[in-house]
Amino acid sequence: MSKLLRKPNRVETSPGVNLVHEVTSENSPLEYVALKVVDLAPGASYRENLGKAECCIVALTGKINVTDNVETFENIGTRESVFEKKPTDSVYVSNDRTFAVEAVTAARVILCYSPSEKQLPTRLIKAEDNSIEQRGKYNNKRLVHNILADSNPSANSLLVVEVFTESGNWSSYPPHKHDQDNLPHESFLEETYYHEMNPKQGFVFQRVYTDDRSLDETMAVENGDVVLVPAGYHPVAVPDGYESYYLNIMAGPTRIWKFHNEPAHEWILER
Ligand SMILES: O=C(O)C[C@@H](O)[C@H](O)C(=O)CO
Repeated sequence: MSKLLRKPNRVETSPGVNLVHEVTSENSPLEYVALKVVDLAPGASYRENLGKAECCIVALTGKINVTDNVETFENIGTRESVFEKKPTDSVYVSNDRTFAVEAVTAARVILCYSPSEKQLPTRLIKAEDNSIEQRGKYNNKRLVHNILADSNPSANSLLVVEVFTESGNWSSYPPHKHDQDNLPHESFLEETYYHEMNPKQGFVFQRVYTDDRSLDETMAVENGDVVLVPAGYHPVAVPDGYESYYLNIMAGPTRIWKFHNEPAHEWILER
């Protein structure tokens, strides 16, 4: 199996708390992006001391309470399934803070991390604060919810976005990359994809490849899988009959999403 494809692996870490994914700088090629996917039974709590990392806690599904021991945000989260296609609530917590997430209903949360030194205020990012974009034409149409875009100064490094791609469509397409620290032309951002499909037995294809093809992996991605993008282009293709959802986390030395389209396929944007 590709080193870039991670399958869900549920581990009960305390009563009612299941760690489904854990991507760290120790177990992955990524330096700037880390993540956890955590399932919580109603009433169960997950607590963490962040150290030198910032964290965006996304209430993927279900309702949760989140506290950083100073502020508490109650009953946040807006949906039972990501395929309701409504934005959700998230909480940004800065480095050197402790947070706790308690499930009000059965919940799945995604914890998005990046190394961080400079403390920023804790922030509730409400569903209605997400900017919503319809991107693309023809079979390249997709719906985007920006949770933490580069225009939102709440974080030091983290960028977080949700993308819905209809049956038969392509997204993160035409292929683009952001693996050179060469502003204003391109920024260096690592990226992760947490994928879901509707219905659940669906799959998508994702290719991750560099110009020189020293990295060139094409993966069959299933519901709940995570794909790592340390570098390169990273398009997603969705088969007929299935809808795709993914949550992207990006981070790098500069908090700007400046991507470079693969020139051979850029004509697709001109149609
Ligand atoms: O527009 C899309 O299809 C989503 C992608 O831009 C995705 O968020 C990504 O690849 C970011 O680099």
